[in-house]
Amino acid sequence: MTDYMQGTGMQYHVHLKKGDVGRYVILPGDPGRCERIARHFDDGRFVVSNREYTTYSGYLDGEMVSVTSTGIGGPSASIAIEELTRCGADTFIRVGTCGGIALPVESGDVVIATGAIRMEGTSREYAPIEFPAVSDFSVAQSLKKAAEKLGLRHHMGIVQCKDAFYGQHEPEAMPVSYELLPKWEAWKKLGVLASEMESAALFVAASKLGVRCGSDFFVVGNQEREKAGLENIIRHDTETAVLVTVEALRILIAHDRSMRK
Ligand SMILES: O=P(O)(O)O[C@H]1O[C@H](CO)[C@@H](O)[C@H]1O
Ligand SMILES: O=c1cc[nH]c(=O)[nH]1
Repeated sequence: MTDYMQGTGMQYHVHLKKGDVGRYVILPGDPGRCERIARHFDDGRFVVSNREYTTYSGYLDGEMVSVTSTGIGGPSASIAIEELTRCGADTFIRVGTCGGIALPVESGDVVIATGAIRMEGTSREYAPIEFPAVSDFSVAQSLKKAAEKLGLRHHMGIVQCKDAFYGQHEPEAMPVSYELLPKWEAWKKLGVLASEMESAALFVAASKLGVRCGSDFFVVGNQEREKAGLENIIRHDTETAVLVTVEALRILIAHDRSMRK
């Protein structure tokens, strides 16, 4: 591949090189969330920011860890995981926001993905559609243990990924509503928990790269609860999902160390 960075060793989009990031990387969508996430690290420090990619690095239990934002959607998320892997990272947890689909999923809850519906474009450039977008089992298990330890209301299962936020929120206004609406009804019947935008691309890219990736989300609201006449208070503070993510990383770090012995 052409070296766009001309021998500097720096990755083209994230502007990082080997040594800048730890093996474990948290992936929020929003660059504005990186600084707050890095406050959970020991010696957390700003590394670099380019486009939608902002990175901080620090330590958790003596292990170097990082947080890099991915921006919105599969294309930029897949670039982040590709370039971070080239910098030496091999374990990723996406933490973001989602909108509930299943009625028991309420705003303020945490959703942990076991797999993702590939209704987006990026993962199709990685693998045929028959290939599943699944979370790494050890990452998903660590997220579950972390949510239990913190005593937080959580759900574990499938999330739906799409490329158009407004295709989820205003499907009837879309010229392809004939496609969007029946599929949404199918997701409901299949018990899909929530909708977000990056996990499918990240999980499939992680399979291609041979790295571990999982994801968890803070539920902002649930449009289906509103339609069913149930309470749906919109919430924006993502801190609980961040706490679950940081605790899951500690669990993974301890597990990986015990496996090395
Ligand atoms: O909060 P983040 O991580 O950005 O995640 C969700 O929020 C964005 C849409 O509002 C999409 O990126 C979606 O996946
Ligand atoms: O409803 C929502 C909320 C966050 N992110 C999404 O993709 N959808």
